[in-house]
Amino acid sequence: MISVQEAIQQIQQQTIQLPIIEVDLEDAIGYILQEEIRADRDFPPFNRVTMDGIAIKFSDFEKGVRTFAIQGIQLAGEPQKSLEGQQTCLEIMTGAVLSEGADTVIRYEDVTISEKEGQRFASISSENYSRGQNIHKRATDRKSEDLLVSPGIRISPAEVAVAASVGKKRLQVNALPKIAIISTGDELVEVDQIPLPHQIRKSNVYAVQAGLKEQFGIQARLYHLNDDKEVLHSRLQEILSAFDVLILSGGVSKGKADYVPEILDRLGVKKAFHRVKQRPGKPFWFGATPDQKVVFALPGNPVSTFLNAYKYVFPWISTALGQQASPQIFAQLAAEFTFKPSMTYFLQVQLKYNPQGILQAHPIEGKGSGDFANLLDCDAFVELPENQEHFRKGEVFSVIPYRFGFSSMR
Ligand SMILES: Nc1nc2c(c(=O)[nH]1)N[C@H]1C(S)=C(S)[C@@H](COP(=O)(O)OP(=O)(O)OC[C@H]3O[C@@H](n4cnc5c(N)ncnc54)[C@H](O)[C@@H]3O)O[C@H]1N2
Ligand code: MOO
Ligand SMILES: [Mg+2]
Repeated sequence: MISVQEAIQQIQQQTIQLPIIEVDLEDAIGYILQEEIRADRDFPPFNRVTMDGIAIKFSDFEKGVRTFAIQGIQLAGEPQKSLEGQQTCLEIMTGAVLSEGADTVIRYEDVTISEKEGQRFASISSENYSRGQNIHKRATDRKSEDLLVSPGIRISPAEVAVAASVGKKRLQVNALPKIAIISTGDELVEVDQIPLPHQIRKSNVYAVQAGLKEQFGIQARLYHLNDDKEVLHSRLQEILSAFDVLILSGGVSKGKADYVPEILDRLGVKKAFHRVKQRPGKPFWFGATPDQKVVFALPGNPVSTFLNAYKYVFPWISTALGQQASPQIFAQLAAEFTFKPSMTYFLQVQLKYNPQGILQAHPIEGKGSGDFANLLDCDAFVELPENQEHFRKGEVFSVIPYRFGFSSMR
């Protein structure tokens, strides 16, 4: 039996070739960017007016001028105009290019407009102005050619906005792996069926499928196989040939119908390890074929499948997609906890910020790895190391969040 650390290492060593493809900007959300996005012009590309009002020369104001002859209007979307003469101004709008010769914008709220003999004038009311106010100066955010987004970043709405502004209609990203999620077990029935007293509806595989969709935008296919060696052999052979990654649930422990490891072996999937020193999820089996088909065979108990998906499968997919490693999240244990066996314990917790802004993990242990309803009361697992038995209140441990809001932190 290997440790959690060794299991992570062996999994992360497993590579897979995913081609780089181009996606339309409108479809790019959630993909991992595989090119640099650079500024094609300065940000902002011109001295951009930030308030509707009048553009003046500040030197006029310094000389005591308070009333300016209005020379015209500079709208957003019009080529730059020029402010001519002394004691003059242009009415100017948010988003317009600051007129040549002007250096300061005074908002309409501080201006009174009057008219005399066909000439319009703008008088300013307050004296609290400064040179350059209400102007977003060219190149103060980013400079032309600056690197804006590096490869390996997951594309969020912010990256989409920036890509659009630099004219990237299409983006290079990693193709998503083709993933099959396979439930095994004679006791399982479909979601839309009424189970007999000895049956249950399958739930694990839907959770894993939803996690893949939420985290990577991957739409995995679901399969179900009964506990029958020949069926498992022939169907898994077909599925292996059609997919890059297989995620199985169930059939990996010591039971009389736990055939999965044996069948995978017969199919030429080379075992990297079977069983990890952890609870839940100990009977986890992992391996790959010589042609890099990767197989995660997760223990069937629902919390085991769930934990193993978040702890091992999703981080591996993230690496396979070339995603930059996200920072580890830590939380303080909000109550003491004891776990004696010499294995890593993934404690279920509710995450809350205390009034000091510290993330705290409140243990809600549940009734073992079959108690998947307990996942509803929690947000995360806290990883308690194997070489420790007593975990004090206030000690800090790494957490594996699965709730929206925590899970999508980078
Ligand atoms: N003698 C031993 N027995 C068991 C051991 C052990 O070390 N020695 N390990 C236990 C642990 S830990 C786990 S976890 C389970 C793992 O079992 P399997 O991977 O073989 O899974 P199954 O036997 O097929 O099912 C276990 C349990 O989970 C339910 N299940 C399975 N698939 C689904 C699904 N898709 N949706 C919902 N629920 C599912 C299944 O009905 C069983 O109740 O083995 C222990 N036994
Ligand atoms: O993973 Mo098992 O379900 O540790 O209990
Ligand atoms: Mg079993």
